[in-house]
Amino acid sequence: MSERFDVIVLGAGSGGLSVAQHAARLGARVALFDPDALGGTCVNRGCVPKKAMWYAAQIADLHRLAADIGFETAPMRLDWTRFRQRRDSYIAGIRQRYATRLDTAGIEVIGEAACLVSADTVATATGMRASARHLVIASGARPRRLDIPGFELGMLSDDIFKLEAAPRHLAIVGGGYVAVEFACLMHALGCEVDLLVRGHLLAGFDSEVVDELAAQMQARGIRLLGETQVRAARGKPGTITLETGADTQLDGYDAVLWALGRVPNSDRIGLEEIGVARDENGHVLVDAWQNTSVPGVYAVGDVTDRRALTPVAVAAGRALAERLVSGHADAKFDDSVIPSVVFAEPPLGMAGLTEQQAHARYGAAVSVHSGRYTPLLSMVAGRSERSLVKIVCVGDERKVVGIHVLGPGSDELLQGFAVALQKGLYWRDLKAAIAIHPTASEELLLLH
Ligand SMILES: Cc1cc2nc3c(=O)[nH]c(=O)nc-3n(C[C@H](O)[C@H](O)[C@H](O)COP(=O)(O)OP(=O)(O)OC[C@H]3O[C@@H](n4cnc5c(N)ncnc54)[C@H](O)[C@@H]3O)c2cc1C
Ligand SMILES: NC(=O)c1ccc[n+]([C@@H]2O[C@H](COP(=O)([O-])OP(=O)(O)OC[C@H]3O[C@@H](n4cnc5c(N)ncnc54)[C@H](O)[C@@H]3O)[C@@H](O)[C@H]2O)c1
Repeated sequence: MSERFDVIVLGAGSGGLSVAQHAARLGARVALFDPDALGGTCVNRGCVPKKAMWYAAQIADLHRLAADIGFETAPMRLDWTRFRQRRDSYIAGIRQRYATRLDTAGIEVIGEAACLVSADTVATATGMRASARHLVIASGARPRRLDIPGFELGMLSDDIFKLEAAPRHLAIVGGGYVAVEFACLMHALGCEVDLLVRGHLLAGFDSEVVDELAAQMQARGIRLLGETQVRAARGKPGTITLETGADTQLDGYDAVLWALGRVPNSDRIGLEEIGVARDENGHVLVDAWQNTSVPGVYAVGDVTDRRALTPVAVAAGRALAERLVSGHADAKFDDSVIPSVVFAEPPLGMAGLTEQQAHARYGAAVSVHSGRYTPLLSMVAGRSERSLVKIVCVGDERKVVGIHVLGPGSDELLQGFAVALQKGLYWRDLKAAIAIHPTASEELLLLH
C-alpha cells in the first residue's frame, strides 16, 4: 500500500494527537502512526496513572489526618488489585474515546512504527509506504537506562504502574520530577523510601522552595541521600543491594526505581539519514515554529528539546497544525510562562522565573516577597508543616516574573496566577485584589 496524505504524524501521544486532530478538524487528510497504545506516555504510563496513584496517596494521608483531628479510624489497607483495575479501566476509557474521535475525524490510524525514508515519505516494517506534504515527528521519549551491572534488577517508571503491592523498602535513584513524586506517593502508600540523589534535587525549581520540600519529605520519614552515585546493583528482586562507591553500599531493598530522566525516541527512525539535526542528547532541534532543519519535516513534544510536559506538546501541536493547514504563517505557541507542578507531598508549583534565574537575568532590580504559614487544617490537626509562597518581582514597578508555591492546594491554585503572569502582573495588582478567605490562594495576596 502507498498512499498520499496532507499530514503524516509519527506518534499518538499528547503532541501527535494534538497535531493530527487539529489538522483533521481544519480539513487536512491525516495519517497517524503508532505501534503502541493511543495516548502515549501521559495517558498510559505518565501523568494519568501517576495522578491516580497520587490521589490514592492523598487519601492515605487524609486518613492519618482524620485521626489527628479526632475521627475514630480503623487501619486502612489499599487493595492494589482493585485500585489497578479501577485506574486501568479509566485509562482504557480514555483510549477508547481517542479511537472514536480519530475515527470520526477521518484520521487514518496505523498501528505500526514508521520510519522516514525521505522528507515526504515514511515506511513501516510490514512494507507500507505513505507520503505527505508535511511529516511531523511526535515520537516522544523513553526512560533513561544506565550501563551499570545489575541495572535490570530495578524498575523504570513504565514498570511501576504494574506493581501489584507496595514494596516494603524502595530505593529511588534520581532527583527529578519522577523520583520526587514517586518517593512521596509510595511513602504515603506504606513503603519505606530511600531517595538517592546524585546532584541537585529538582534542579530548575526555586532552591528555597525545594529545600523546604526536602525538609518536609525527611520529616515524614523519607530518607534523602544526597551526593550518591549508584555504580551497580546486586542481588535479586526482593533483596537488592546498591553499590555507591568502592566500599560503600546500601542494602535491604526489595525494589529499586531508576528515575534518571528520559531519552528522545529519535534514533532508528531515519532522521540521521535524511539530515534532521539533533542535539548531543538526541533531541530533535526545532525553531519556534517546530520546523526541523529539513523543510517539510517538523517535530513536537518530548522528542524535541522543549520542556517535557504534556500541555507544551499539546500547544506545540495545535499551533503547528494551524500553520500547516490554515496557512497562518506566524502561528506558534507562547512559551513565555510554562507553569508546572511536582505532585509531591505537599505539591510544589512554579510559574515563571526562580529567584536565582531572576537574579541572573535582572541583577539588583529583583525583589522577592515570600512567606511561610501553617495551613488551617494542619493547625487544627496539631501539625507543624509550613507552606511557602514566594513572588519574584523586577524593577520599581515590581512586575511579577516568578510565582512559587509549596503546600496543600498549590497544584490547583497556581493555574489562575499563571494566566495573570502571562498577561502581565504587577505587585500592585495582587495588593488590589480581594482575597478568598480562608484559602491557601489568599496567601499570595497577603504577602508583604
Ligand atoms: C511518570 C511520568 C509522569 C508524568 N507526569 C506528568 C504530569 O503530571 N504533567 C505533565 O504535564 N507531564 C507529565 N509527564 C510528561 C508527559 O507524559 C510528556 O511530556 C508527554 O507525554 C509527551 O508527549 P509526546 O507526544 O511528546 O510523547 P509521548 O506521549 O511519549 O508519545 C510518543 C508516542 O510516539 C510513539 N512512537 C515512538 N516511535 C514511533 C515511531 N517510529 N513511529 C510511530 N510512533 C512512534 C510511541 O509509541 C508513543 O505513543 C510525565 C511523564 C512521566 C514519564
Ligand atoms: N508533574 C509533572 O509535570 C511531571 C512528572 C513527571 C515527569 N515530568 C516530565 O518528564 C520529564 C522526565 O522526568 P524525570 O524525573 O525522569 O527526569 P528529570 O529530568 O526531571 O530528572 C532526572 C534526574 O535524574 C538524574 N540523573 C540523570 N542521570 C543520572 C545518573 N547517571 N545517575 C544518577 N542520577 C542521574 C538527574 O540529575 C535528575 O535529578 C521531566 O523532566 C518532566 O518534564 C513531569
